[in-house]
Amino acid sequence: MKSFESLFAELSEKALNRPEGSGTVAELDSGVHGIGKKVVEEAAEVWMAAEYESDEAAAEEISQLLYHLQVLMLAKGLSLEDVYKHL
Ligand SMILES: N=c1c2ncn([C@@H]3O[C@H](COP(=O)(O)OP(=O)(O)OP(=O)(O)O)[C@@H](O)[C@H]3O)c2ncn1[C@@H]1O[C@H](COP(=O)(O)O)[C@@H](O)[C@H]1O
Repeated sequence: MKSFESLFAELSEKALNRPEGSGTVAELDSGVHGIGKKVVEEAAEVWMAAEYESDEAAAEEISQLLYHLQVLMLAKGLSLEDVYKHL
């Protein structure tokens, strides 16, 4: 099972090597503006799922929000430590 850290390592490698067919590479190419829109969209889906859907659906939406936040971190050049120091 992936963790936040292992997903970030995987996405960092994708950003570096840009494999063909990677959704992460395509999303990175949409820039901070495009990624930001995905973050907002997923955040809304998290809210709706948490309020009206199953726990499983909410957990899935939360995982997608975490993914898009990580893509935004990569687009900005932010490390895990940059974020963790504020926790
Ligand atoms: N964890 C994720 C992940 N979570 C969400 N997503 C993307 O976010 C989208 C969210 O799904 P939704 O159904 O909410 O969105 P949608 O509006 O239907 O989708 P779009 O039309 O916007 O693509 C998915 O379609 C994926 O494109 C993810 N894409 C990739 N990963 C993981 O990231 C890693 C690298 O993936 P690639 O870069 O594609 O190889 C792999 O381990 C993947 O499992």
